[in-house]
Amino acid sequence: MAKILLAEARFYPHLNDMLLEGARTAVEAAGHKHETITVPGALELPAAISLTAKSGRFCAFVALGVVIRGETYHFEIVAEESARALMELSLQGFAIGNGILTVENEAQAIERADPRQGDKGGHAARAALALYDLREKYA
Ligand SMILES: Nc1c(NC[C@H](O)[C@H](O)[C@H](O)CO)[nH]c(=O)[nH]c1=O
Ligand SMILES: CC(=O)[C@@H](O)COP(=O)(O)O
Repeated sequence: MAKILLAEARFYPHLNDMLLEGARTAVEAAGHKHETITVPGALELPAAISLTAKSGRFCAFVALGVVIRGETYHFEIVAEESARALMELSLQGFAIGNGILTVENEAQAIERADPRQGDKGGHAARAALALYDLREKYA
């Protein structure tokens, strides 16, 4: 049994609750344990994963958050930089699932976050577990 870190950016709490429900269900269905940490926004997720990884307590990581386009270029910064930094960590050998939604509006976010619809939280958790399994087998 592995321990999976669920790192959530609680910028939109009601949307995050859906992502978390999907991710927790997926991790438990795979027979693993999980722990949740919370940061303010998606931009903090890569650093949160990097910092907690140093503890050596977690086998895989799931980044959960929602970025909704506003009026300025900030959307691009948050969406692109969070994904870029998570990818850099992944290529360093961390098993990470990216469950950060980058959407135009709340309706798009609900469709994707709801475990009974898009279940992107569950999808990100399964992605992290798939990488963890690969590392166990080949690394
Ligand atoms: N606009 C959104 C943000 N912005 C906040 C940043 O992620 C970050 O917390 C801030 O710049 C301080 O470093 N975060 C989201 O998760 N979603 C957004 O839509
Ligand atoms: C991530 C965003 O774009 C957003 O929440 C910020 O909105 P704005 O660009 O209107 O300041």
